[in-house]
Amino acid sequence: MKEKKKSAVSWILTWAGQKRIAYVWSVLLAIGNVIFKILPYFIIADIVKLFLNGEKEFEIYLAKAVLIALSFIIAELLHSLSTALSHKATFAVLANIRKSCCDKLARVPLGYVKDTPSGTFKNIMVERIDSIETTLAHIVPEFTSNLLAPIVILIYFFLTDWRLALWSLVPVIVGFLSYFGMMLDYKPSFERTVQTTKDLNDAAVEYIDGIEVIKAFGKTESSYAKFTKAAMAYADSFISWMKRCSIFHGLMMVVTPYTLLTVLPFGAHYVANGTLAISDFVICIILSLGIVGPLITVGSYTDDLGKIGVIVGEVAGILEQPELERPEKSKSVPKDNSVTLEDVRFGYHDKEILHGVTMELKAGTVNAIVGPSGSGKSTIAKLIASLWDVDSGSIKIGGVDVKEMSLADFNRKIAYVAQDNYLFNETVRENIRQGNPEATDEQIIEVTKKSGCYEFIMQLENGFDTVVGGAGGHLSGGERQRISIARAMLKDAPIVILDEATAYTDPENEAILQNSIAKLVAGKTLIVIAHRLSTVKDSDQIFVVNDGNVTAHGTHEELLMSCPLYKEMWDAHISVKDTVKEGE
Ligand SMILES: Nc1ncnc2c1ncn2[C@@H]1O[C@H](COP(=O)(O)OP(=O)(O)OP(=O)(O)O)[C@@H](O)[C@H]1O
Repeated sequence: MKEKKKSAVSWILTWAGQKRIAYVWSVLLAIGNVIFKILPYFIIADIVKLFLNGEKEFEIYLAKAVLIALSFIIAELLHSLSTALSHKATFAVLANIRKSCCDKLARVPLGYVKDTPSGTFKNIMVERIDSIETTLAHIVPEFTSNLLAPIVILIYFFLTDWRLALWSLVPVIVGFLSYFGMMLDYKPSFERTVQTTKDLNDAAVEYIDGIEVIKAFGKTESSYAKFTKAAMAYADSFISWMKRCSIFHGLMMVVTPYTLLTVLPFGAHYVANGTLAISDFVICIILSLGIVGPLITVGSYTDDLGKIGVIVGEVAGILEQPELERPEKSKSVPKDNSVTLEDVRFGYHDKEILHGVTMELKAGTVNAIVGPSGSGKSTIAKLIASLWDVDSGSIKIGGVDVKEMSLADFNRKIAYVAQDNYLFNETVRENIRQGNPEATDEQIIEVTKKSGCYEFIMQLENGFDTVVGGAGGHLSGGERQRISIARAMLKDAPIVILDEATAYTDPENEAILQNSIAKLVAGKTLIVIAHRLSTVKDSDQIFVVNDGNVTAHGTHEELLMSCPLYKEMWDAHISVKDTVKEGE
């Protein structure tokens, strides 16, 4: 059975949480505001009646005028209170939407985050959510009051003279028909503007992120053209929509306010034929003027309601993504730090990459995964690190399926150093502290000494307080790598995965790095993926991966004898090393 989709209102109520009560008060105060806004119409009607009945006492008129003034003041006060409360609730809603999105992104498979352009998330989580603040805060009190006020006035109108009340509705109905014409393809049109806005954002982010490559390959013009194209499509989507709406909008704005167009001639006719008292006619004129303003405001809000609906839909699109299957609390405790893969199958999107991988990595051993480029080595590492979930088969730690462990318990077990470890735009010290938020400054210094990065950190402009740019842009690839290793060392997890951790390292620094890695992994289960076979030849066990399958495993010597692919790779590696040496 298809699961029923959660409506925008129930999403908003969920995000409002405890602040829901503020929305309830906001609506109640808005109803109070309506009552005091309508009261003057009844008082004016009363004044007209008194006047036509020959009342000459000035004090009576003055008292009624004071009442009208008081009503306006109270209405304004209630309106301000109501709006203040709904703003308060709305800020809580916005904060909760953003928090839910951030929480969610931490729980979804990495693939979903990586496959979505970063501009899209930024756009939804910053600009789009911000853009509903004013609307959401105003819509609750104002939509209520502007809808209720004309309804109450209309009831009074019908009681005074139902024929004129009906006539007064004719322009309103024509106006609303034009409005519905305008709203006919609201959703696709608005979604198109949303899409073109996203495309514009993505093009801008891509242009900035890729500026190095764009400059190096002289692609400035073509890359800029992509951005210009996105900007044109963005403008087009708004202009063509506005063009289509303008006729309906014009008709609506011209016809709707003129209730007098029907009320005046028909009222005069009824007075002339004696079926309507002149005092009631004047009251009807006043009432007919009172219906239109609020109804037009209500009409303008339906546009905003559509906008909120679309934005809530986008956020829901993130929040409804399937998560990594992990329980809140671990179901069992791993008996040791071994890692086992049993018949693991996995594919990005629909294409299967791993076709039944089985591996047994004993606790406290050094294990290497080698194989040709694109064979699936990093994919295996990422699956062990739980960045994705397997499609079938299982990954176990100490005999416990990772799907039965909470993410928190799992994270304590594993340290993962990838090829391109992200460094935050913070100080070197804080970047390393990410490994263990509780670590003291002394522990951080110690770990950098062990990982061979103390010297170069001290040579940086502000030492440990040097801020490294987004993605660690101010450091070399090798320096970033060593900081990532220090971060992983500080975490002190019993299972360590190093995915091409020495990729950026020159032969000179490789020795330092190997040395620091040896310290990092002493007594731990190590899984290392390396292109340079010499760095892993002493491993307890080497797995040869080819085309998504483990084709052989054993020690270096065993594989040289039994696995032709390994021998071929080793020979190639040795000859490259020799060539490099000769060239030196
Ligand atoms: N995020 C992704 N989406 C789609 N396909 C992917 C993704 N990441 C990797 N692949 C594909 O999966 C296959 C295995 O990639 P993987 O990175 O695991 O190989 P590898 O053996 O580590 O390669 P290399 O040694 O070049 O790093 C490749 O064909 C690659 O194109």
